[in-house]
Amino acid sequence: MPTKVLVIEDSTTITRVLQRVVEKAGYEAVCASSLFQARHLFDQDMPESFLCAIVDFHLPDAPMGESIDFTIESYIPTIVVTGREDEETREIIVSKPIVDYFTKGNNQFYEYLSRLLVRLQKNKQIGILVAEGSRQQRNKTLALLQRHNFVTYAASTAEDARNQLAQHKDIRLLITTNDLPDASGMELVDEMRVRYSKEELCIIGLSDRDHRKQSANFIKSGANDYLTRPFYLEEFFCRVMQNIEYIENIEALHRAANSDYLTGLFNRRYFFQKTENHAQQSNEPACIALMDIDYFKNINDTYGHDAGDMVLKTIANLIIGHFAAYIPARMGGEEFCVYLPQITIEQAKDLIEQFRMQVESLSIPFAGNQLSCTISIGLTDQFNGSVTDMLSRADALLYQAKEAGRNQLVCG
Ligand SMILES: Nc1nc2c(ncn2[C@@H]2O[C@H](COP(=O)(O)OP(=O)(O)OP(=O)(O)O)[C@@H](O)[C@H]2O)c(=O)[nH]1
Repeated sequence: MPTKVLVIEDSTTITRVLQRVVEKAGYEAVCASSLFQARHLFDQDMPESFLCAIVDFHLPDAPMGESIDFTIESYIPTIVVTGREDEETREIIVSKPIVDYFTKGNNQFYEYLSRLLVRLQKNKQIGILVAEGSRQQRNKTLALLQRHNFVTYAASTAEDARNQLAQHKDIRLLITTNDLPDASGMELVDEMRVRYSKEELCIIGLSDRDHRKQSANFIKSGANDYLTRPFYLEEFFCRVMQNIEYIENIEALHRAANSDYLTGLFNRRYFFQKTENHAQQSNEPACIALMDIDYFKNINDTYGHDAGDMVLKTIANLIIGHFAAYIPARMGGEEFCVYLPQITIEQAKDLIEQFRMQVESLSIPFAGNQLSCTISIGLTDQFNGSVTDMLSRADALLYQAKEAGRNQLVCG
């Protein structure tokens, strides 16, 4: 069942637009046209079943934002929409702990709202570290981030920030000021840039209005962005969102470049990049298994190319599950490879033999048919200086397995 978003809005036209925005983001819109109706809906549901609420500031039975108080008091992250653009209304709205607010009628705002809804779910997996010397300011920044569902971490010193970053691999953004007791914010940024690239960790520097030069210094020290205090709530959230999206886009590009489009496994190029370094630097034993589906052409010829794709995806998912602790890849066509570091050939043999039997017993439903297949495998632990050489040896052993009748493992 999709996650729900509560929409409280009296205009049917705007309700329809909001409903579309919510559905485009992948959620179910539960709509109420008044505060009374919202209370009634709410009696029948749990607050936890709502990702957030989109609430009209002015409703016939709640003219001054009373619906906002209702959803906030019900612990639902609240996004406000309003037809009023005056500063007084804005002040009333932003004085409440809301997620964000939008004025109706601007198409770009609806686009932004759609991105925000997607983010509220994704943010639950994203860590942000706030390094600020002042406890009061630090807690304020953390509270703002929590409204957007981020996983938050706090540091009061540069040393603390270093430790938190080393410990929590989900941290994607560091927000820092220049008031840390053991290092300047610039020094911390400079140091972090040696360890983490701009694509691995975004950094936003916070500077005071009285020290505007700090903003330029943050950027020169390697920060991705800066904000000057006091900032507009909306500006803060826009900057955070943009930086997080930047890092996610880079991650998506890396994933696309390094993985096979059909199965999601690493591709051949990335497999070599990842394993060659490991093999050169490590003195521990390692094995390579090269696996090939038997008579795969027959599956394509008998049931069609889509059936072949289905078999490849099923085998790839099995590989991901069975060899989760190792480095698997699709080498091309119906050929897969697994690099197994810190393992003896006897241990690898057992693991791969189990996998071969798992494939043998597989029955894959496809268009009214049950597809089955077997695999042949070459396995080696002989390392003569490169993974490429190991792979050549595994390939020769795989050839022997095919020659000996297929559906078997040959090691050496
Ligand atoms: N469906 C599908 N087929 C693919 C893909 N990549 C390669 N193939 C097909 O895989 C088949 C491989 O056939 P062969 O090299 O003759 O090997 P085989 O039939 O598995 O026979 P043996 O390896 O000798 O047991 C070819 O028909 C390719 O067109 C793919 O991504 N999807």
